Amino acid sequence: MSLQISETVQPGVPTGRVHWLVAMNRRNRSMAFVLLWPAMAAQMRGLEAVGPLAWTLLTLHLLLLPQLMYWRACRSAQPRETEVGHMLLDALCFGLWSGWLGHPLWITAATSVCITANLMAFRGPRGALQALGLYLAGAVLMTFGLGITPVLETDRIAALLSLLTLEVYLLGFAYGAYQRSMLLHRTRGELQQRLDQIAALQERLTEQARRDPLTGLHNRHFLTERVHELTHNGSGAGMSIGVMLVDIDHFKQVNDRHGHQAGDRVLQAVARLLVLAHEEGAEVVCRYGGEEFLLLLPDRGAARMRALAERLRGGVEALRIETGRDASDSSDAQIAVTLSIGWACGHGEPIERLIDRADRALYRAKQAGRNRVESALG
Ligand SMILES: Nc1nc2c(ncn2[C@@H]2O[C@H](COP(=O)(O)OP(=O)(O)OP(=O)(O)O)[C@@H](O)[C@H]2O)c(=O)[nH]1
Repeated sequence: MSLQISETVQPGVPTGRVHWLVAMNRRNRSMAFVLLWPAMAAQMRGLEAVGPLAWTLLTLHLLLLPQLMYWRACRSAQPRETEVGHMLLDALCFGLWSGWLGHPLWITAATSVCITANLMAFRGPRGALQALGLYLAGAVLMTFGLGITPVLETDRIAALLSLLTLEVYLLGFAYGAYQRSMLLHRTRGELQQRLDQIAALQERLTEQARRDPLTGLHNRHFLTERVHELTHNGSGAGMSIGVMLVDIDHFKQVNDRHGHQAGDRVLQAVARLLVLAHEEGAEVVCRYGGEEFLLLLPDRGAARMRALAERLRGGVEALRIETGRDASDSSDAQIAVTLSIGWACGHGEPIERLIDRADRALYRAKQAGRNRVESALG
């Protein structure tokens, strides 16, 4: 899906694609100028001062110039700017014609309205004023330069065709605006779809960055974020928090004996069990290190902390984890592991300090023979 939003191109590098403004002006000019030719010809018929030069110029201007302008704009590295230049040239030329023909009202009105409206649409009031200025300059130049007396009257056929030209031009112009707004509407829809996709992807990536890929638990990065939130945005202010550090005993031996993949299975099985602590209101259950996990819980008293730690320890002790190896050797088919847990809790105490105390409690649990729970209380 490609969105074409930019209208500018590198200078000197034609894109090969016709700019929408160029295409629209060509269509409008081709239709309107073809109608203007007989309108102006009808007006010129009655003028004595008009000779072959005027007929030739009229034909070249109305029938050939639009095609030359299109050809030039298509080859321009800045087609929009080139086309705006062409519109300003239109203004000057029709001003000259108006002056030459003696300012016939209908022709003057039709051409000046088309020219100024077009520039107003693409350059705003500044463009409209420029167009009007050039139109007037052309008209005044002809009137005073050639000493032409303004007649104002318009031949009836010329008036009718001028009106038709105005109508055709404005309808073509409005149709171009309609096509543009439809395109914009579609583009906005596609853009919104893209933005939604990017937002969803960003959310997925953020979530991935917070997860340990092996166990699916949150990782240490997430813990740091959560601790920062609790500490700095006040949501944890005055809160009693409990920290539990959980370590698998003799995990190196599991790897050595059963292989690294079996070790991974053990980590996953322990993680599945620890995640149940969310039901006890745990804020964070994360993989803290290799075979070490950390739980951040609201402190609901030492008795409940200890009970939860014991439940987790007992739960893991009861697990029989499939190694995924050949089941014929029953000693290798399943693994049983134990946990050592150290926990600490405190009211308004920095979480980093609680982690430190839980770590020391965990060390004591290891020292005391493993497969046990120790608290920082002693
Ligand atoms: N399979 C597997 N092993 C890991 C992973 N991360 C760390 N380990 C291993 O975990 C083991 C940790 O060993 P130690 O720090 O000596 O701890 P331990 O053997 O559990 O001994 P204690 O903690 O004192 O009971 C090392 O052998 C690491 O290679 C992992 O993602 N997968």
